[in-house]
Amino acid sequence: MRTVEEHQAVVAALLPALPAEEVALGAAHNRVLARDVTAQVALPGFDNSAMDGYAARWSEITGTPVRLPVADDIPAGRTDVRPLAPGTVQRIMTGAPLPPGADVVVPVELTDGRTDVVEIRDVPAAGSHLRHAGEDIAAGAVALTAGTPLGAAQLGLAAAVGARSLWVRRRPRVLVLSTGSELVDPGTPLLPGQIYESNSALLAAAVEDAGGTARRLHFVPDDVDQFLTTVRAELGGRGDGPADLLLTSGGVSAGAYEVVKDAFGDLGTVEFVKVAMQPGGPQGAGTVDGVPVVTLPGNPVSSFVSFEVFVRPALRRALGHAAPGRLRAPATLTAPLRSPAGKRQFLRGRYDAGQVSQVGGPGSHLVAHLARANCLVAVPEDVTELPAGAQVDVVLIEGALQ
Ligand SMILES: Nc1nc2c(c(=O)[nH]1)N[C@H]1C(S)=C(S)[C@@H](COP(=O)(O)OP(=O)(O)OC[C@H]3O[C@@H](n4cnc5c(N)ncnc54)[C@H](O)[C@@H]3O)O[C@H]1N2
Ligand code: MOO
Repeated sequence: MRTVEEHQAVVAALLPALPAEEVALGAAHNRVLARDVTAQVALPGFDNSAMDGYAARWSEITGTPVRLPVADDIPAGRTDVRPLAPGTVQRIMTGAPLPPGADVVVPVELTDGRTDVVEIRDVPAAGSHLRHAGEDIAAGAVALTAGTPLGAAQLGLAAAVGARSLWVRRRPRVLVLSTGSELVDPGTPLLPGQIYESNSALLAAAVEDAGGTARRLHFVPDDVDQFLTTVRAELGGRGDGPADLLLTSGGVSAGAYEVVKDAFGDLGTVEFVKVAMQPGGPQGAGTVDGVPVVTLPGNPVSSFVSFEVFVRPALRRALGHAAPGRLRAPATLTAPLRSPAGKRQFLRGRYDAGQVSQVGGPGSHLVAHLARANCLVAVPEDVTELPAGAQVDVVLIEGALQ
């Protein structure tokens, strides 16, 4: 039996780093930076005011109240600011360049607000309300390093330092194919013994969450020829280049109609193994016509957990994420739990403020319970029971954390 780490390494090895492409800033949201971004300008770019008020010399305003002529008016964006003449102030707005010679800004609230001669009624501390050139980042410094996920703050910084476009990793193109003769499209009436197909919705969303693009192929019954025909017709892509990964679900365990195992087993390029974990024991990985393939078990919770443990980190590593794993946290169990010997168990849990409660039992068909969970509770292979109050390691599913 393979360990979790061994199978993680096998899956990761299937997915090489994705090529980089240059995209407009707006298209880079939620992508992963492929090249460092160097600041073209310092931030702030020049000494400027943090308040609407008056730029002054601190030594000239200490004996309040004091009345000084307002020599100039400096809105933000003014490009011809003149030095501050002795014995004068200049009215200045937030973000406007500080006139040379000024060493304090008096907020308008501490004055009478006039524009010819202003009365300053209170003195702020020396040096107050100034923003200094380069205090946030220096020109020429690395603003964002390759591997950084590009969220709102990172895109804001990229624009602030002058970037119009960014080098990011191409999104992996992932095909998702479910198998099973019992499966029916949601919305269609069910006959006895049939169920609604749900894994492709689950896996496509998980792929998108991980940073990839997913194409759901219409699911196929447990028929080897139909399965292989569907797979081979799709692996080459639809004009956008070949898929980076094919994900299948179902048909990999020990039964009589294991379509994925039967079809790919004969090719000799996909290896089917048991991994020492629950759920997600039966796994397969390899290539078909040169395209990486990962075959996930069909139970919905098994598909989800297998994706989380094997596929998501591999996709994110290929995307260049500096930290491809989920956030993990130590948590205290609210109730005792049991776990099978020799297997790493990933129970579904709800984490809140350092405590975690199990959601539902260990059964890998419990998709309603999965949907209420916000974390996976990882129980090591050598642990068979834990009392309430024990410390466990939880894997936080960010999108579900609320
Ligand atoms: N004799 C044994 N039986 C089983 C073993 C075993 O080792 N020996 N392993 C069990 C484990 S663990 C798992 S997990 C499953 C994996 O089975 P398959 O990958 O072959 O999946 P299926 O048999 O096709 O389906 C399992 C289960 O999940 C439902 N399913 C499948 N696909 C979908 C889908 N797209 N949407 C919704 N639900 C789906 C399917 O109806 C079954 O209920 O095998 C155990 N058995
Ligand atoms: O290991 Mo299966 O993947 O539990 O139900």
